[in-house]
Amino acid sequence: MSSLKYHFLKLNRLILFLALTATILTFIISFYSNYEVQKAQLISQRINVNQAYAHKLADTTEVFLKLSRQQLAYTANGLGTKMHDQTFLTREANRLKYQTDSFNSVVISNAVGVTQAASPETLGLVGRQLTSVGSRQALNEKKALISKPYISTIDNLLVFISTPIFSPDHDYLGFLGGTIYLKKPNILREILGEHFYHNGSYIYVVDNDKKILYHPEPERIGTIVENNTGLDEIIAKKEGGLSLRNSRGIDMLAGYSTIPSTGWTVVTQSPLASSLLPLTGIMETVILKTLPMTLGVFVFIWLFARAISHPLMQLADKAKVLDSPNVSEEIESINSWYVESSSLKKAILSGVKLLHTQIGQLKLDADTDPLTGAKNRRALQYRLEALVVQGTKFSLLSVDIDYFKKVNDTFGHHAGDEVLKQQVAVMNRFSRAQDMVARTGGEEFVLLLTETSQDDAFVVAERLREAVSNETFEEVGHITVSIGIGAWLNDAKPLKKVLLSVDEALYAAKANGRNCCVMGK
Ligand SMILES: Nc1nc2c(ncn2[C@@H]2O[C@H](COP(=O)(O)OP(=O)(O)OP(=O)(O)O)[C@@H](O)[C@H]2O)c(=O)[nH]1
Repeated sequence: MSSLKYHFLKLNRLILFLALTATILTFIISFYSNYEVQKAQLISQRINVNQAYAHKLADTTEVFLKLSRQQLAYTANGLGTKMHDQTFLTREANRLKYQTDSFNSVVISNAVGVTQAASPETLGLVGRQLTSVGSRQALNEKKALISKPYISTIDNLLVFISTPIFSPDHDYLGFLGGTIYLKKPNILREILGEHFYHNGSYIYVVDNDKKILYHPEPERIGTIVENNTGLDEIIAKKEGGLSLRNSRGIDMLAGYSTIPSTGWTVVTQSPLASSLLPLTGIMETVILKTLPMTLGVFVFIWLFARAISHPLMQLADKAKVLDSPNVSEEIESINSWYVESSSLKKAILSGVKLLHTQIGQLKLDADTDPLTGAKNRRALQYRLEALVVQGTKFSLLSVDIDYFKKVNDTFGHHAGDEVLKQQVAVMNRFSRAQDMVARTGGEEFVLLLTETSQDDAFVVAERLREAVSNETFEEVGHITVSIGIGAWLNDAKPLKKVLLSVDEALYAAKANGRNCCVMGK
């Protein structure tokens, strides 16, 4: 009993363990996948935002450059007939420098590279031969240009935007150029600097040689970017977004866009760590929202698993008391709602049926005389004791075949057996449902008549005796019986004495010459 209870508890714990493990695993998996999805979404969002910013800034810069070039072109157009007018040239240079604020300085050069006018005038360039990269390029190519960044003669990192000056007859007269000093306050810084974020995000501009043209840290302007894992892709693709590690080893989410007229690329990037900061809050919300559902799932799994084990536990309980009288009905009433438990129930039920059949057969065997099928002495004894306990009156006919030895000797033992069987058949004709025919010895029988007086029993005995003597027994022919009669009348006379008086009556019948009935005293 205790061992079964132990196993039962183990099953319960097993179910609890199963439910807990399944729930926790589901929770971890869903939390993890949620985390990954949210993270990927935040990264993609940040890259997209940076890409949009880079694109917008590249556009704005492109518009600025276009306007600057238009201003230069328009002014250059008006200079074609005025190259000899020093005052006019100086005024135009100053107008371009101070009216538009697009350039840090403006120069007007003649066709051989000698400065005709410059603004601000403090540069002291007028009358001097221009030798810088931008000037030489303008003189050589004689067309509108934006130079690569270079260091000027007066040690400024600059880009030079120039346009040629032609006479009305299309003779080349020189060029008009504006410079942007990259390391000093300039228009690019005004355009790009406004968009500096405060979460570690920043913008920089590089040319195709990875030279920095704009950076929020001025000391980096003019330097070449090294150890940046994404810059090659940025320069190659011109437009897009990606994750990269910058030259300082910080993981960044970058968007980039190229300025078409210069090939410079605007890169907008944000640290991965700060971009993922909202993840903590999001995941806290995910936990808060999924926890009640997870608990619900746990309770559901637990209850469901219990529902699965319940019929098994009930069947196990009933299997402990298979010999109890109503066990089949009780097993039948168990709700075995799924196939396996139903099969187990059927198996137990057929086991119970077999057991009961065998018990019944054994009981029958233990109570029955195997030769004649009549009850044996033991069964008779139980029945008599039960009647005494109940107080039910009864009479007994002790029937003994006369000279049976002779039957055996004359016709053989087998014929004798047949006579014994037929004798029981005759007696059964006198036995009612509540009566009993028993074989109490070799050729001795008892007919128990309940609720029957001794006188009535005597009448029955006489009829029986006559019936036997009239019966034809196969092979043997006719036999007779002697009968002793007694009765228990629910009085003071004990059963033992009744049995003794019946025996004595039979003995008397034998002594009287047999084939007769004698009442006991
Ligand atoms: N065929 C057969 N004979 C049995 C069986 N049991 C006992 N007998 C025989 O029954 C006979 C009983 O003989 P006895 O006790 O001398 O009685 P009887 O010959 O009937 O003589 P009385 O009772 O005095 O009339 C014996 O020969 C037993 O062997 C049995 O099961 N089958």
